[in-house]
Amino acid sequence: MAEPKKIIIDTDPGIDDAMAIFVALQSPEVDVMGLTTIYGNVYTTLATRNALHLLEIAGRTDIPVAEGSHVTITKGTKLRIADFVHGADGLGNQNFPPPAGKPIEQSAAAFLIEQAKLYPGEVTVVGLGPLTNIALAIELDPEFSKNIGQIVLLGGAFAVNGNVNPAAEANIFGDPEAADIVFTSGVDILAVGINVTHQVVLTDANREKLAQSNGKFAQYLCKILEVYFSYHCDAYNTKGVYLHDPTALLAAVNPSLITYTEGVVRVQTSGITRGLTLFYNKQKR
Ligand SMILES: O=c1[nH]cnc2c1ncn2[C@@H]1O[C@H](CO)[C@@H](O)[C@H]1O
Repeated sequence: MAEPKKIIIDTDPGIDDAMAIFVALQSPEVDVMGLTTIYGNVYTTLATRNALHLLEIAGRTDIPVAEGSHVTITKGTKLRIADFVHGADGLGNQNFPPPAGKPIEQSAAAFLIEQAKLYPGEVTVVGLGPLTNIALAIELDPEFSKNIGQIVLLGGAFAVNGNVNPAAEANIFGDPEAADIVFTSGVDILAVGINVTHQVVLTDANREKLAQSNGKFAQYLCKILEVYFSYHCDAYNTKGVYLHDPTALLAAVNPSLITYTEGVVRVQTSGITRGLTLFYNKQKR
């Protein structure tokens, strides 16, 4: 087999983030170099705590966690936190004990910059939350865009309605200015929007099967999924949940699972369509 792909997961755990992190840790195709944290599903401090906790659950405390930004790229502090989707603790209101581990001293952006410099062209960042940390890395280090191999991100609603409002998907809405910096950076980006992830559903029957499994993460995931299922039932009237973050993670593990359209993206940063992802298909001449 080819050498595993080096990935750093930028994450706001988050129930579907937890699933994605476990998928990554179970995939020999990728080598998880670190987790960087961001606000979104929870505030950044809690995201760091949850990232450390998930690595302890997985028995992978060898993987470093670098804490990310507490504010948007424009220093905004009025964050939209999706605790109504993931529970107050971000992990299905399970009251897990605090993790023993601590984040590293480096900030998320500094860690991203360092790893990209250490392995030029080899590191893939998988962005599962608002794109503040990645935009900060781009702004802080003019070489970062060249050094980073690829960015795979869960974000955007391409030619469909958003999930925050008709225009915007949650991760892009969380920091539209940062998202526009990322999309215009010239980095090779693979964006998985909710136009894709709304086609990837974990059904009630799937969860039943998971409950029967004695796989390493099955029981844990069944527990935390309870709250995620009840949110989807309330919001979408479905007995199933969207696998947003796991789908994006799988796109990094095995890009051939999904088909893509090539083009460029800009993000609307003002007005009622703030957070809208506008896609221009490169095929048009
Ligand atoms: O309605 C919603 N509002 C805010 N966040 C949401 C909603 N639905 C899902 N997510 C969360 O945002 C990302 C996908 O956009 C996922 O992390 C998902 O868990």
